[in-house]
Amino acid sequence: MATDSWALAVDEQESTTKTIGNLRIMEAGDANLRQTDDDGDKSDEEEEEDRATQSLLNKLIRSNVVNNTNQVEVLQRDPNSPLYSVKTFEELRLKPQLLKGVYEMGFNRPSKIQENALPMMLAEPPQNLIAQSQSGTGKTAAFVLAMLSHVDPSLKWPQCLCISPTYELALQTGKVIEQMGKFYPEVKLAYAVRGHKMERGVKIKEQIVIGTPGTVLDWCIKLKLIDPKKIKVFVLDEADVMIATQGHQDQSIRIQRMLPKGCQMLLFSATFEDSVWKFAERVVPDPNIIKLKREEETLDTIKQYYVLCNSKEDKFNALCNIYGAITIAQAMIFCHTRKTANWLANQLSKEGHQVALLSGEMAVEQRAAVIERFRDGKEKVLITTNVCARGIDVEQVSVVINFDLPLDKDGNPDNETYLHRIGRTGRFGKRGLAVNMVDSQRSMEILKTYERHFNKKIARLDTDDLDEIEKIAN
Ligand SMILES: Nc1ncnc2c1ncn2[C@@H]1O[C@H](COP(=O)(O)OP(=O)(O)OP(=O)(O)O)[C@@H](O)[C@H]1O
Repeated sequence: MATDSWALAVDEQESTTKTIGNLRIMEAGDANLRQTDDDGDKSDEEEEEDRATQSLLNKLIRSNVVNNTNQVEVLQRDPNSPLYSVKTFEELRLKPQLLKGVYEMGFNRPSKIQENALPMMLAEPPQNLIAQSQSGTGKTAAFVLAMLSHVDPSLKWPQCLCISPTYELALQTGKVIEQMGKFYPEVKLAYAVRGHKMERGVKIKEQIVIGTPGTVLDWCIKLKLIDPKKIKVFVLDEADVMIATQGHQDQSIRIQRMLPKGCQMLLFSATFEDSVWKFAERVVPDPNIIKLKREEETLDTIKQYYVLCNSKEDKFNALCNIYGAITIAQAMIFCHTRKTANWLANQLSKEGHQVALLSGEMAVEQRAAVIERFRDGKEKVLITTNVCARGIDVEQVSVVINFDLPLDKDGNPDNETYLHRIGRTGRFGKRGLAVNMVDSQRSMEILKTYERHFNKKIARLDTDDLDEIEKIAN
């Protein structure tokens, strides 16, 4: 393997064995299969959970577009031009074969972000766009539709280029392109990912190329398979994940610089920290900007309690008492370390509970399967460390147990995680119950910090008093 290859930097994340169409791609290892640490005693924050894995997990477990009741914010490059938004796909005057593809995917109407993003992306002359909205709000579907609309199938060279942060994420987007383009078979897709061995100078005929930055650069510069000057639409997906990997930022900018002046630049991100913003502005000149704020989570409908314990055995007994006194349809239990999570899963299984364990050493597909089983109600208790559960919304869970209180990596209170574990957004506005296990002076102090921060009382619960526990369920 050449050491000068741009692709080296992304090897880590692209390494796996996969099949694309009839192409078999052999690779070094599997970034998703995590090594189990010797004692399994790392804290969840110590587990290196990369954003790409989280993002992939979210994609795998998602069944529907995420509803969001917030207003879309639109900042137009030309504030004098009228602001178009559409309520139906028909209004977009899509090619019939694409409209058919959209409906076949079960989309009845554009999602909130699509209402504004699609007219901008499909406008003539092409407009540049930076769009930010949380995962699951329909960004991928939107830019896929834009790419498919802009290609000219009679021209046999790459016209749309989409870069994704990892091999697996590129594959997921590729699937959406294949699904949406199902009735438009003249349009072909190539995957510029590690392992797709190509000979130098053999021009690619596919009109859409999706890949990771390193391989795309190799295909443009070293192997000269793509003529970047012929690209009409450039998409940079998951910008926040992209910049989390060293090297990707530079590679993306290098790709962008090779593109012709009139090329449409589109950038998408689920979050918008300053760093993402700075990067976006370098990649997308004169952008229109669309933002959709995340739905706020609240503790308003949550009854919060704490239980005083001395040890993990004590916590386990308290948990059993709670289970003995009230009917819990489904619960999520958070532990600080994998070791505790494993131990607790064993103990609860011995007591006859149907327990699912979500753990950092599982491959992302395994995790997705566990979450799906839990969602389907096949298991009633999901035990996990924080890292594994980040970003997972399980609507029907009404009871959350903090077997260990959430802490940041320095061992301090982590308000955001506390809120995310037990809070509910408007869309799941159901009532919930949260029980915090407190086992030291320090954890009591942390609990008090949460109480103060959210200005919501966390009441003491005596788990030896069954009558008292029964009352919390009402
Ligand atoms: N207009 C629509 N109507 C119904 N479902 C939709 C619509 N648009 C997208 N979806 C579906 O909603 C889910 C999320 O869409 P999509 O993957 O495009 O979101 P995203 O914002 O790109 O998320 P991520 O950032 O995780 O990639 C997918 O299952 C997709 O098929």
